[in-house]
Amino acid sequence: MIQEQWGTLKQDLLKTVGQNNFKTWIEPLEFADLTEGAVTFHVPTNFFGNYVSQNFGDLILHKLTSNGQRVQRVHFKVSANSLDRPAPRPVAEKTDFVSPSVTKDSLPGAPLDARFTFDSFVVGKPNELANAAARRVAEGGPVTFNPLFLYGGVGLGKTHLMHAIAWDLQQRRPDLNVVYLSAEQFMYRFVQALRDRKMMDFKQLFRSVDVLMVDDVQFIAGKDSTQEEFFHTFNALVDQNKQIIISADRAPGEIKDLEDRIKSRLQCGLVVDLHPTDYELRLGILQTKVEQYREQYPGLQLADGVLEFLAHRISTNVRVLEGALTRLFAFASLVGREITMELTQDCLSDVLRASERKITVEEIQRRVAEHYNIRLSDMIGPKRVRTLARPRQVAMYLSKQLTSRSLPEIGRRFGGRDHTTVMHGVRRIEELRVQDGQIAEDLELLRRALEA
Ligand SMILES: Nc1ncnc2c1ncn2[C@@H]1O[C@H](COP(=O)(O)OP(=O)(O)OP(=O)(O)O)[C@@H](O)[C@H]1O
Repeated sequence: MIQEQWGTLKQDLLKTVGQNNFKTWIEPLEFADLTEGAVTFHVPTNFFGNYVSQNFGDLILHKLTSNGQRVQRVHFKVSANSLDRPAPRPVAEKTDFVSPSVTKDSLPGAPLDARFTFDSFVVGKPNELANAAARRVAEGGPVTFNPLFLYGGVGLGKTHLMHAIAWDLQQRRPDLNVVYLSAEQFMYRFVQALRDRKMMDFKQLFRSVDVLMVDDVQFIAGKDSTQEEFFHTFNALVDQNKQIIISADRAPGEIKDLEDRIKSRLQCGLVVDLHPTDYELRLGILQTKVEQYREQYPGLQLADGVLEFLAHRISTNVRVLEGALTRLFAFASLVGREITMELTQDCLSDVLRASERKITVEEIQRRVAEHYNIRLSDMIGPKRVRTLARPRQVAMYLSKQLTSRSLPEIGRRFGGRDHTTVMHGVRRIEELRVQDGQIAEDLELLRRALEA
């Protein structure tokens, strides 16, 4: 090709992707070369390349082939000289997120992380509601719930989702002023405005925002004047029907030292929590990350079972999970070895130790009692009817499997039973596990729930 044809094709793409997408993503592409069925375009940044590849790669390929080009792959490469050039404003990596109508310095937004998009957010049961709510807001349609309040423990994806909303809105509604910042930055801005006697400017600025996202709002608890100002900003925006998205580490009602009127305001919209990750979600996240690492470390071998092992053993937050995988890949590539189970255990021994969750016999008894719908007192009591004895044996078996307690110790926790009784119970369940599908399923369910 195709240099000349690329010009014509671009015009064709304009019709398909629309003016905004075209200006932002297609126009800056520079045709570099076409060899062996692979066409390469130069792009200003890696992020830009990834974005175009994910969102328009197939379309470009389709347009090229339907125009008679023998192309099977499309590559996007950062050209050496584009490093000197500033990337187009709206797509610059880690850019401040501002609308073209407001100058960069005037809006109070914080930088967005280019990796935090909906595409890279893995959805599972624990976060599906939060993800759906975030996507709804990102559509930029009429405000249906205000605010959207996302909460959950450390590293479960609150910031990721907020950035994803911002990136999406930027694409869909470039006309909107979208501002993302942490509650700490809000306070900093506020204190600065007070100090410089620019409160009017501060108020005006925040009231000119169309979508306001405030991360980690628990930070302003106990900080009276910041709370007060936040409350006014919040009300002013809600009154104008502007969308607000808030995150915190706990539900509004549980944030200590937050004024009641703010708590109740925060509860007015949709409150959604991100639950702790479960095994399937952790495995999904690891698999997605591995795909990315494969590009960074081509040729690195990963043994079967390693990801499953990590998903089982690291049950804390996703940040820890990601950190573990990064370390593992970096280490394996350094020593030039396959990532085996042994290497994983060596390399991550500290992380694995730290996240070892101690399951207690009492926890097992409680879960099992709930599962079979019997009273906890009956689980440890003397009655020997089958409806109680079987769950009791299941709980004994799980206690042996999942804790480091000895048989006599387990016996003591089951109402002072002898260790031979525990041994008998464990053996019985081992047999039933093979013969009885229902018991096998119960055990698997319970184990997962306990290890989650
Ligand atoms: N479902 C997910 N899919 C992919 N990556 C995820 C997911 N959840 C979290 N992460 C990743 O985990 C890391 C931590 O997420 P994030 O910073 O959004 O957590 P957070 O809930 O805001 O935590 P904190 O309370 O510490 O602010 C990020 O790198 C993020 O990309």
